[in-house]
Amino acid sequence: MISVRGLRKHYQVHKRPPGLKAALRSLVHRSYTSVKAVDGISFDIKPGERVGFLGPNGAGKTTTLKVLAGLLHPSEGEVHVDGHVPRLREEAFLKKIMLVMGQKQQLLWDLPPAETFELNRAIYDVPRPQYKQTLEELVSLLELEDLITKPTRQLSLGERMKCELAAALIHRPRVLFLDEPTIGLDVSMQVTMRAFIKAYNEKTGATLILTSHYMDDVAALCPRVIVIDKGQLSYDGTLDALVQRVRPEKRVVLRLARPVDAALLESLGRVVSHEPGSAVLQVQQDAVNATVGRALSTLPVTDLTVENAPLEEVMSELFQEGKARRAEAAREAVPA
Ligand SMILES: Nc1ncnc2c1ncn2[C@@H]1O[C@H](COP(=O)(O)OP(=O)(O)OP(=O)(O)O)[C@@H](O)[C@H]1O
Repeated sequence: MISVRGLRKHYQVHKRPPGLKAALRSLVHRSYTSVKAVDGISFDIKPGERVGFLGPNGAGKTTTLKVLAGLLHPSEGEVHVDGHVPRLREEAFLKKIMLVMGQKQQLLWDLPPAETFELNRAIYDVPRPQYKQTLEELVSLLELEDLITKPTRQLSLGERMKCELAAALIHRPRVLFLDEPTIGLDVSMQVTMRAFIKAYNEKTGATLILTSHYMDDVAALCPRVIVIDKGQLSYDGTLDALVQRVRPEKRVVLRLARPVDAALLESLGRVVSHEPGSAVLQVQQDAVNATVGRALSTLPVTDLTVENAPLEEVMSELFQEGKARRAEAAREAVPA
């Protein structure tokens, strides 16, 4: 469905020197520097997949999504989305895709969302009966009944995001690019959006690429993740395998009926946290059973769960690894 080969996107940025004199001179003699936002990435995505596109700030995620949606021309490389070259922006391509950006809105500010839906119906030439059916489904699933006739400017952020998503789906895109779709939403609205996005994918078989800094979005939606860092691919595989690679240790989470001695906990594993009524131990995977057995027999355990390390920690460790590798490469590049 999506194929990306050796994609590079370099931005030419005007270098603005400090100081008034230098700034004035730069109006005549402009100098440019190149920002390597995406620097040679390749991947394939099959129809119906849900893929998380992750990376630290400035990694190149939005740039890649914009290239895939045909909003930016690649500097180099080949990109295909369902047989189309996105930069050509053919009508058939535009009818198949949608890019939803949590930070930007497509709803018309002074009009109710219903008017934007109608406008999108006309733009995408959606047959009336299909439009009516899709709209009814969206209104019911996202609980939009009372919202779509209010002017957009009167909606809360969460209400607006639900309507944004509905507007994006009026033409039932086969490929959905979601750039931080839950940004700024409260926890319950995040859960609603995730459930809805997953249901849309399962019902329609649409392909989905999602960027988010909320790891709960990724854990709930994306069996596969692609990680980019400084414009380069640093991981492509299942989320489970990534966790296994970066943090193979498990966490034994204990609820305790009464306070216990720190030394007792330390004899069972590395103590990640310890409070009067609870404790978290980190242990090697092959030691989990033994640790659980000893915890149950030596501690006043009321509840016990075994978990992976939090995804935020896994990602942060992966990004730190990348940083350290780049620093090492830079040191080696400096002649002695
Ligand atoms: N229009 C532009 N002109 C110049 N540089 C740009 C432009 N857009 C993005 N960049 C730069 O390209 C790099 C990648 O930006 P991009 O927005 O793709 O990152 P991102 O991974 O989406 O980051 P974030 O998680 O912060 O949204 C950054 O260094 C950014 O400053």
